[in-house]
Amino acid sequence: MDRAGALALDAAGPFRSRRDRFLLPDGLVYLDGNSLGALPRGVDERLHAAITQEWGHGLIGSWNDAGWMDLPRRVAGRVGRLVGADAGSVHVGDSTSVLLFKLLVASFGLRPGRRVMVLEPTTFPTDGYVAAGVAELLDVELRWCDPADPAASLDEDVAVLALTHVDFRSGALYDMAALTRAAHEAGALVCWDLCHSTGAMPVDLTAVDADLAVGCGYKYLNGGPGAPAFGYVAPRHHAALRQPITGWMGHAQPFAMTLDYEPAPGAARLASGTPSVLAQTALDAALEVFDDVDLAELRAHSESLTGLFIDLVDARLGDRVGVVTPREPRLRGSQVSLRHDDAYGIVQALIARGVVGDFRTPDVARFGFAPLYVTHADVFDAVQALVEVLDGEEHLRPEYAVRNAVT
Ligand SMILES: Cc1ncc(COP(=O)(O)O)c(C=O)c1O
Ligand SMILES: Nc1c(O)cccc1C(=O)C[C@H](N)C(=O)O
Repeated sequence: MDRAGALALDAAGPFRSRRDRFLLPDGLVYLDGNSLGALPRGVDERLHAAITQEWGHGLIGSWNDAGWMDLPRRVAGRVGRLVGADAGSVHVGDSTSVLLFKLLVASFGLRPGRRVMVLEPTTFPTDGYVAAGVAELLDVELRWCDPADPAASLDEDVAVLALTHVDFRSGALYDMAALTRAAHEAGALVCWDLCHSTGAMPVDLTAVDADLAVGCGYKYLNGGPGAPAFGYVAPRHHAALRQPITGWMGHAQPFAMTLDYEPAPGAARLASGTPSVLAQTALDAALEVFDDVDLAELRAHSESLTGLFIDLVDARLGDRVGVVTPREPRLRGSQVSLRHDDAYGIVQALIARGVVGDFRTPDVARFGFAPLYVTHADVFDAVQALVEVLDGEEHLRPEYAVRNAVT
């Protein structure tokens, strides 16, 4: 495949002009949307209006007049469409870490008598940190499973199996339906971390019968740095679910100001304090780019991008870098990770050339293909740049000897 071939693929595909809906710097090949999504056009105007008109002019009245009170619910509806859930089963707010804490604690309430949660050790570190905190707080056990076979760690003591749908480092994708079934057969709940799948592929929590899920708003949902996260609670658990941070915004009637706590119906009970209106506004506006997106087409585009990247790397660099990500499309998310001893230097040298990926310790160069705005031409240009970096030994420059970049 040459560059003309890549351009032809873009011209024939359904997402050819979608990049124009984002404010991406000209010429930049942005392959880090799995860490921080790009800025969709229109978000800045929406935020400006929310600040100057709604806040500046409308002041306190905007809770009603500008719909601030209902905003989290509206955003929940938009997120719900992407994960196969109705708005009443989704809460938008907090960070992924905080929502995971709330849902892991809640899991033990939903499965009384069971004292174990199962996680896999290659998960994003925050999931493990949160689970360890829950283990200490509730005096329960955190059991690490074999990432290749999480179901083998299930037994009658397990309250919840908490897995990351797409692994942040390798890009490997778990079979959500099969593992949810396995958890249920053991009488356990399942809680999916959807940070690296929501907005990059179809996810259907209802169809797979998932119990709980969390995910973040700033990666493929493009909600901006520190955007609100989301939590999912299956309808069958709505009534019984109790989360530990029972603040007034998760109350059925916050303005009744009663002494007793009565949880709001549905996933809205995951709320604690006042929602971050500006951040919710940004996420709401950002999600508009998904309005006319067919998620199956999005997935097909994503598979084509990651497949082309792997093929070009194999063909041009097969003897110099290793492909960590599964080659079979159904087993991977929307990223490709390469292994090289000098991965840090490679990523920095690529950034210097306008190709932005990221480094994950100790030796992974990670490239995310946010299918809404990444093109086949980007893929070709990224591999071309990678070849030139390695040929020119740019990755060995002394300034890259110290690993001081934080992302
Ligand atoms: C899989 C996964 N889970 C959780 C997080 C943490 O999310 P948050 O920063 O919203 O707590 C991240 C990334 O930061 C992640 O990749
Ligand atoms: N949340 C991040 C941040 O505040 C700074 C840098 C990176 C991040 C990330 O989201 C990292 C990401 N979860 C990952 O998959 O590695």
